[in-house]
Amino acid sequence: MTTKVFGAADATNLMTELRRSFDSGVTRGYEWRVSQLKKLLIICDNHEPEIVSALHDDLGKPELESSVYEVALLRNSIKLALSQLKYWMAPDKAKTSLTTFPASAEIISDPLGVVLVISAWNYPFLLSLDPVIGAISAGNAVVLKPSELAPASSSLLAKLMEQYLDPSAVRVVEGAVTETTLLLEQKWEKIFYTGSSRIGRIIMAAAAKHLTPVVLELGGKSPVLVDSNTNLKVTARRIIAGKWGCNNGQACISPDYILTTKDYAPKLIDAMKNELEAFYGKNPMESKDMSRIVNSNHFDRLSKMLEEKEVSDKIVLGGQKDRENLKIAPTILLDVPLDSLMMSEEIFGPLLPILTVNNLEESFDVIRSRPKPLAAYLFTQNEKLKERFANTVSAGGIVVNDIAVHLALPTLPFGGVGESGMGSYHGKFSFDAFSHKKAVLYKSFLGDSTVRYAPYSRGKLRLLKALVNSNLLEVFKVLFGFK
Ligand SMILES: NC(=O)c1ccc[n+]([C@@H]2O[C@H](COP(=O)([O-])OP(=O)(O)OC[C@H]3O[C@@H](n4cnc5c(N)ncnc54)[C@H](O)[C@@H]3O)[C@@H](O)[C@H]2O)c1
Repeated sequence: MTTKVFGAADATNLMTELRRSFDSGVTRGYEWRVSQLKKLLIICDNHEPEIVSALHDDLGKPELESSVYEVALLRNSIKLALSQLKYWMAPDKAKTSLTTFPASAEIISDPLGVVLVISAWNYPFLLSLDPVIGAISAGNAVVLKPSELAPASSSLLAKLMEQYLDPSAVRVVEGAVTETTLLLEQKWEKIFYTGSSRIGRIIMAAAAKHLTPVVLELGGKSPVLVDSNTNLKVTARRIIAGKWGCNNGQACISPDYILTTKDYAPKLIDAMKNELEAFYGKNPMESKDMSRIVNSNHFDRLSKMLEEKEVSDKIVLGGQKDRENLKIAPTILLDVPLDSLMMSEEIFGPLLPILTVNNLEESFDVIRSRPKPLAAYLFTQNEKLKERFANTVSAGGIVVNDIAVHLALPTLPFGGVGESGMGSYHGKFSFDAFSHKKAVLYKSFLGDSTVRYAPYSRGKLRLLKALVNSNLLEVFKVLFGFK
């Protein structure tokens, strides 16, 4: 339920109500989880035009991107959860050993309790509902706090969730810093946050007060290494689709900068110019197939990066800006200084610097010298290089010969490492992110050996050691009095 002015008492009451529901056991049942997931599916199936329209209002997002990268991906997540939930919920049998014999053991996926999901503005439906699918699948009560920077999406989410989902256990709180701060004062069983590393630190500090575990889905500067041994046309197209074709670069796994050799850079730039024109025409500022910049603050942030000394003269394509309509043309820059704003902060927009290196070895050094990114990309036909990149580059995820598509594969965990975040989700990983893996050991009253009971003796010590080490021969020897 959406509350008009959300105060401290509202936050406390919300927590009390949801905890009561969780404690009643309603959210634990398979039927409840399925019923809520089905309602989320109805939202996707029956309200796609409204979702597309809200995303257009907030970001000028093209219909194809909204329908495919937000609604269709969500539908997939829900359908997967519906088809797999019984298996995910089933306890996993665990092996037992001589130490506990006779016994059986299992791992139960226990719901955590009442959890909080705080999401970002750039993919406001996907990034809000995908974690909620995990929270519901795992049997939790959940509060969603969408981003205030995508207000049309936030209010539509609040309206639809209130209309369809069980209000005793699933709620949306709209708002900005004040509301989020009030929510963060409550004691949650998990906080799942998507957004910048700067705010991630605030979230983690608030969570620490209650020893609440967090998943932090953050961002970073995701590099793209382009080897000269590549399919140039396909490489250029996929980089463009992954940068400007994904919310105009306002995506967490967007290519942030390209690394390539000095010799190869001119070829790559030419190919990208040609393909950009094929994608968006001679005047990309008029293209309807690209999102706009979310708001004037972000527009000014990007302008500042572009106008910095020793950066503005490095533009090799684009650079046009229109503040009134919040548009910036796809812009490629060559060899901007490493200490520029553009190379120090996550770009999160339509600017793409290319850094040239003398050899590929140097690219590895550049990547290694920077905070660990959310994604790292490589374009090459060289098998040895692929293997080396995958095995030695530390990033949340790696894609060879494409951009961002790992996000669409629910068999892969999605999440960061180091500065790009902690924890992961998608598919079964979402269910696990919102479950506690509870260890359960069942013993009977049979076989009550006194070996671990006082009074202790050398014999008991020897036998216990043999049991703990699963040393059957030694057990045998002790039991039958051999030295
Ligand atoms: N890993 C991922 O899946 C993923 C996805 C999208 C975006 N991101 C990252 O998110 C960043 C962009 O998002 P953003 O941070 O601009 O989004 P944002 O400004 O929408 O903030 C995210 C959330 O934090 C809340 N928030 C803002 N300030 C706060 C404060 N002081 N205290 C408590 N809560 C606060 C907002 O209300 C919002 O719900 C980029 O770094 C991007 O890479 C990561």
